[in-house]
Amino acid sequence: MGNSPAFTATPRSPLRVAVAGASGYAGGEVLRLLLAHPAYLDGSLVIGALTAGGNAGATLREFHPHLHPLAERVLAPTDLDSLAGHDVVFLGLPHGHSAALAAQLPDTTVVIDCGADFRLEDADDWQRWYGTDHAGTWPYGLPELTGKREQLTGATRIAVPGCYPTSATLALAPAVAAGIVEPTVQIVAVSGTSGAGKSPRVDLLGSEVMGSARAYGVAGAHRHTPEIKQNLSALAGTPVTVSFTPVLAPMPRGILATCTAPTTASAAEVRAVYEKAYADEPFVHLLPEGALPATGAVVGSNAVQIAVTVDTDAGLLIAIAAIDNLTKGTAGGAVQSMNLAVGLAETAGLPTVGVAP
Ligand SMILES: NC(=O)C1=CN([C@@H]2O[C@H](COP(=O)(O)OP(=O)(O)OC[C@H]3O[C@@H](n4cnc5c(N)ncnc54)[C@H](OP(=O)(O)O)[C@@H]3O)[C@@H](O)[C@H]2O)C=CC1
Ligand SMILES: CC(=O)N[C@@H](CCC(=O)OP(=O)(O)O)C(=O)O
Repeated sequence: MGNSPAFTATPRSPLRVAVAGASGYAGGEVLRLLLAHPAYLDGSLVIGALTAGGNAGATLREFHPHLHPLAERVLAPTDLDSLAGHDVVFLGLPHGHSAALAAQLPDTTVVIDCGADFRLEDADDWQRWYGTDHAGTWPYGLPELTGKREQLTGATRIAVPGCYPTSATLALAPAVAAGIVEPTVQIVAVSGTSGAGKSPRVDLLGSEVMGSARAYGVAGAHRHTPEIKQNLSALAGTPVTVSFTPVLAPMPRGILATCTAPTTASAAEVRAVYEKAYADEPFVHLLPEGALPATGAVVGSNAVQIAVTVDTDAGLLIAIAAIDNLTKGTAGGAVQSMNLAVGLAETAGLPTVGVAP
């Protein structure tokens, strides 16, 4: 593990926060959350540099007109000159850009990478799925996983999970950790189009997406498969086989992950395991028996809704999770991790109530 030293310095007040990739979806969502964060509202957190790639020089308004208080900010180039002098730097950049930037920033700067670069522990996995040299492994920004909250507290380098891995891992973690399912899981997860970022692509045109849902990256071809496998195998203490099928759905935000695994446990036994595991988790909403998650219920919220039951005829545990891919699936997880890293309340600035309809 290439974990960085613990954050030992007392953060300056006010805490200066920069967002690289501010014109993108992840960067924009980080900013939306920061603008309502109690530390921003009381002046103890200030929003410093906002950077972009080719769109440096434009104003934030062109990309995020909803972020009114920052709308006239001019986007700076993504380089050391722009990012130096901040206490916290969020990176919302395509994968492959984080290592070089982070290496130039002091160890005491809290760098929170929304990209994939530092999520995987196995260098061969990284090489296979991303095709470049492995940059290292940072503390993983999913505090709900066993041991991660402790690693994130005071961390100065944080790898935010992928959006599909957040939903599938939280759906299956209690069952896998308790050993009440066989280590063979199937995941079918429906995602909104913002999961793909804002770069123009023909297959993401409204005319291609509206009124249609389609699977992609099937049969182990999606790069989130090794990340989910890494998470679940660590919990199980044995390699877990993961079959993952992502599905693109005609909605801007949200992931609904339906996860199954063989079990001989009863629905009551399974529920007891989940209730115990998530009793004290502020962002995990375990739904009552019979209620089922919906992406529409968690839009803009850092909550994950989970339903768990057993299909006794099929001998399968069924766990279904709904998240907002941009909130709990990216920026919410990133801000939750920042809170832990700098000693703020973990829940600060993070809504648990969605926007509906
Ligand atoms: N969208 C999601 O749901 C999730 C995204 N992530 C990860 O977050 C990261 C950002 O994703 P997302 O916001 O969706 O992507 P977007 O395409 O929406 O935004 C990408 C951002 O990176 C900037 N950028 C692109 N190329 C460069 C470059 N060469 N140098 C500097 N800046 C550059 C863009 O600036 P410009 O406007 O100038 O091009 C833009 O600000 C990715 O690593 C993604 O995998 C993780 C979990 C979920
Ligand atoms: C709908 C859609 O296209 N989603 C993206 C997931 C985005 C994400 O989380 O990517 P990173 O792992 O790079 O952070 C995809 O399937 O590639």
